[in-house]
Amino acid sequence: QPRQATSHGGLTALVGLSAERILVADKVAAAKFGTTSPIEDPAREQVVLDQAASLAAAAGLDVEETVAFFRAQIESSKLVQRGLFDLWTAHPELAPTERPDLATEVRPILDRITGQFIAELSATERLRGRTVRCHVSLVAAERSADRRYHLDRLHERALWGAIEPVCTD
Ligand SMILES: C=C(O[C@@H]1C=C(C(=O)O)C=C[C@H]1O)C(=O)O
Repeated sequence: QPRQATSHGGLTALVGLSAERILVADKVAAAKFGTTSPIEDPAREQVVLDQAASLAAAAGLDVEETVAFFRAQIESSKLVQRGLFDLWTAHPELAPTERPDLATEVRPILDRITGQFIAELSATERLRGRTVRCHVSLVAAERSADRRYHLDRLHERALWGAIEPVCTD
């Protein structure tokens, strides 16, 4: 559980959630590839950001910072989706053979992760300053997530982007 992991691992659980969300982008891409659903859906992004803002306010987190953090998660998801679309277009034999349903199967996973992010952002609030300690902790957590989630270069790059706003409290 994220809360438990935090007490031992600094930013490990928070960065792990980012990695999990980035891996869900593969399912998002699979849901959209070969359909008319675009990678970028501004209306859905607004829903995600509004939900994050209201949960942040309820948790006593800085709303603007929290929204900026979620914007980074969304940009990383689109980076992965674009990378996979390019790969699958160039190598159709690598394209997924099953298409999950975006609304009923994939977005609910992202919504669950949103709630977990809020809990983890709260649990790590004091660590997330513009400090050396935060950056050291962030790099360690990123390396551990690369290994734990077996991230390839595309997903690793996405993870770096997603965690960029972590040490800005
Ligand atoms: C993940 C999706 O793709 C994009 C990324 C989003 C996100 O990361 O939450 C939201 C909308 C889309 O712009 C999606 O459509 O659900």
